[in-house]
This record gives sequence, C-alpha cells and structure tokens, in this order.
Amino acid sequence: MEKVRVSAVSYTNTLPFLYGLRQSSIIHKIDLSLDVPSACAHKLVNNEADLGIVPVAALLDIPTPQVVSDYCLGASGAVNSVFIFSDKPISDINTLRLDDQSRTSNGLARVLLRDYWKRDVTIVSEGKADAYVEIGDRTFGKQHVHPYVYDLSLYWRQFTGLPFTFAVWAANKTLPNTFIEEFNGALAYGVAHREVVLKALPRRRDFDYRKYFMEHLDYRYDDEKKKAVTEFLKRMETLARVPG
Ligand SMILES: C=C(O[C@@H]1C=C(C(=O)O)C=C[C@H]1O)C(=O)O
Repeated sequence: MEKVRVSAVSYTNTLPFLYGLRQSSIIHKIDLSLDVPSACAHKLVNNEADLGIVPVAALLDIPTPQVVSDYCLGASGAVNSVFIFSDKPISDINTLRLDDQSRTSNGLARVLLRDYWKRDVTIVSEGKADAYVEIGDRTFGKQHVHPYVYDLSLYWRQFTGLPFTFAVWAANKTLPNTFIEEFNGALAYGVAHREVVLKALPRRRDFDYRKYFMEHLDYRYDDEKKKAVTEFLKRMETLARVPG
C-alpha cells in the first residue's frame, strides 16, 4: 500500500497524538506533515492529504468526509487557547479580525457574536479591528495583554450547554479498516500517555501545560461532542462567506 498522507496540526494540542503515532508502527505507513489548521483543511479539501485532524468547519467543504477516530481536539468548557482578544467589551466592538490559521474558531466567533451576543459586527481578514480571534500556542500566557478576553468554547458551553469540537480525524476517501484501527489505536495510546509528553515540555510560569492537556482539552470524541458538531455546522452554514 502507498503511504497515507496525513496532515496533523502543528500546535501543542496535537503532541499527544503525535507521540502515539510515533510510538506505533503506523508511523512507517504514513507520510506525516505538520500544518496550521487552515492549511490542514486546505490539504484535505484539495486532496493534497488523505487524512488529517480537520477543523470541523472544513467538513462542509469535503464531499464525503469520513470521521475515522474516537479522538478529537475538543473542550468541555474553557480551552485556554482559542480567544477573542479585545480592548473593549463585546457589546462595544464593531469590527473583528479573523485568524488566518483557523477555520473552526473563526466560525465559532462569528456564530457566538450573531447568535449568543446578538451583535452585528463587520468581519475583516486583515488590518486594524476592535477585536481579533487568535488560536493555538501564540495565545499561551496572553490573557493579561488585553482587558477583554473571551475563551470561545466556554461561551459556547454557556450558550448551548454542550462541549465543543474544534477538529476531528477525518479522511476524504475510504481507507482500509485495518489501517484505521491501527491509527486509532495509536491515537488512544498517545492520549493515555499525556504524562510522558508533558515531561518533555518546558516549564513556563504563564501557562500550565498539565492543566491544558488534562483539563482544558478534551480529546474524547463522544456523543455530546458529535452533537456539538451538528449544532455548530448548522449555524455555520448560515453565515455569509467572508473573503480569504
Ligand atoms: C484548541 C485549539 O483548537 C484548534 C482550532 C482550530 C480552528 O480554529 O480551526 C482547528 C484545530 C485546533 O488546533 C487551538 O488551536 O488552540
């Protein structure tokens, strides 16, 4: 069999998955690339990869996405790495800049603004804005940089009562069952060995990696997270397309 082209997210949140894949013989059966989430989505949509941890917002652009795993990048409440940062309260912002590394969180910010905060805000892809979306490691330790900080999966929970799913392991084609089972087993191993991954991370005063891996991120793709995907995509589909 040809190697399966796999696109994984290049952020800390994915390290447990990478550990699992690298500890397994599956690593010899894949061509692994590490990409920011928007690039991962682009690869899956354009068939430049076969399998990836796909931002759920991009599932709308893949003709027949096949979710292959019981693991995801999700959160049951605050995730501590997906924010709207602002110098004004949400009630006063008129413009929002999106994060070009994101697909899902950009959509989540817009859904929450419209449906939860009931705000009609102009979206910009670049340049100056009253507030901005930012995701991933760049946000670590940044909660004190701006006076207003909104952790988006926390507000989603307050709005819907549901956890949130940012990205799922999905393929854009049917892959052999034996491969999927082995792949999923490797992911499970990685999630079960988060402590080992934690030991290799540097200590930082302004960010608690242990809490991030063990409490904020929730890797299980369970029924509530599936419900969250359905609910989120239903709302996302009704957003106007923005350039970029
Ligand atoms: C929790 C996170 O979830 C992510 C956010 C994504 C998005 O906004 O498209 C996609 C994958 C995840 O990396 C994060 O990046 O910090």
